[in-house]
Amino acid sequence: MKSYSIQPLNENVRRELQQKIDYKTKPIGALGKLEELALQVGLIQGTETPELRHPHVLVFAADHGIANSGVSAYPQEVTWQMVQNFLNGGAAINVFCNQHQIQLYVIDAGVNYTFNNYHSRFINAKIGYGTQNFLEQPAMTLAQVYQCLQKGNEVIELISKQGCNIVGFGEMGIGNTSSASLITSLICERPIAECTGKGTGIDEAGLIRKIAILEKALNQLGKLSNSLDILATFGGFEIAQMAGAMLAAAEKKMILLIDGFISTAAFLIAHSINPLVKEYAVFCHQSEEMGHQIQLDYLQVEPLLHLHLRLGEGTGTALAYPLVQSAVGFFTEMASFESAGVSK
Ligand SMILES: Cc1cc2ncn([C@H]3O[C@H](COP(=O)(O)O)[C@@H](O)[C@H]3O)c2cc1C
Ligand SMILES: O=C(O)c1cccnc1
Repeated sequence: MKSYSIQPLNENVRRELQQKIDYKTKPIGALGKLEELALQVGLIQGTETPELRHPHVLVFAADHGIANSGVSAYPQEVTWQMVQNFLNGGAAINVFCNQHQIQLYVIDAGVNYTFNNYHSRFINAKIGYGTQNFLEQPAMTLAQVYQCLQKGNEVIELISKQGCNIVGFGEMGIGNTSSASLITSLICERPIAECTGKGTGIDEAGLIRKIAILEKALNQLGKLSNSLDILATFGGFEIAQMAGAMLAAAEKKMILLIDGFISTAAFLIAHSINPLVKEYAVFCHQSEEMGHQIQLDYLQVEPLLHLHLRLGEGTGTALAYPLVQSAVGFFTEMASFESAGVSK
């Protein structure tokens, strides 16, 4: 596997950055989490004059064999139909990206459909026509995991060439909350029932069925010792590509905007490969999907927004982006006590 050489944050500038924040015309600490965010961005970029350039959201899409076992409220074909919707500009993520001038790319990581689509925002990174059903066999091979990590890397190379230094990670894939639950249960070492929620909106009986299915999968294939095996056995092509892209983006010192439950499951894999990726990550919102809290507790992070979202697509990242802009804005533009002639 490619080794990821993620740099630790530039601690040499921490004192100056903190001082700059403290000298702004406000009581010490009064901008709360925005101050932490400004400090993080300053440390990532190693400068007192950070800038956000060419923001992107990447929506990785793929299908899941498990979708045919009754774990989702929607049929598998919704995945490809939503990909078309993204390309036609009709999804929630399109609206929020347009609102904030964020560039969107839709990546076919492994949708069960052939797109003959030459849309400029579409990237063909297809590994297969959906994963295997993990009730029968591992979702993918280790070779496919490595291919996925490489594809994630290539997407980051592409947006890096376009000058991007802040990227949101989103996904689309019917059945992928099941993968995310299994990954969370194994990495965070918590019972699968605590990591499993209603996804697209199954009812109580459906939830009980979903938990039983995931328990069965764990009993059959769940004796796994490392995160790449977890990814191969229970993951999805979109989750694996996201994990690779997250690591590659951190290597390039981009700011990583992490969305909800599925995006954070991919982050758990990336984090277990190289924990330094966390230094570059902003956790954008708290998802309604119950396992998300377990993931956030495990990573010891606090999300920015609590909007009761349970959508995915990267929507939380696009909604949080203006907060990162505000953090950078106050940090670079606000007057200091000295420059404004305000008494301390
Ligand atoms: C119309 C529609 C749009 C979506 N956009 C994101 N998801 C979200 O729901 C799916 C995961 O939930 P589950 O595991 O229950 O299938 C993913 O595709 C996720 O991105 C959607 C789901 C639907 C139905
Ligand atoms: O939090 C998420 O990412 C999520 C939750 C439910 C369904 N799809 C995505």
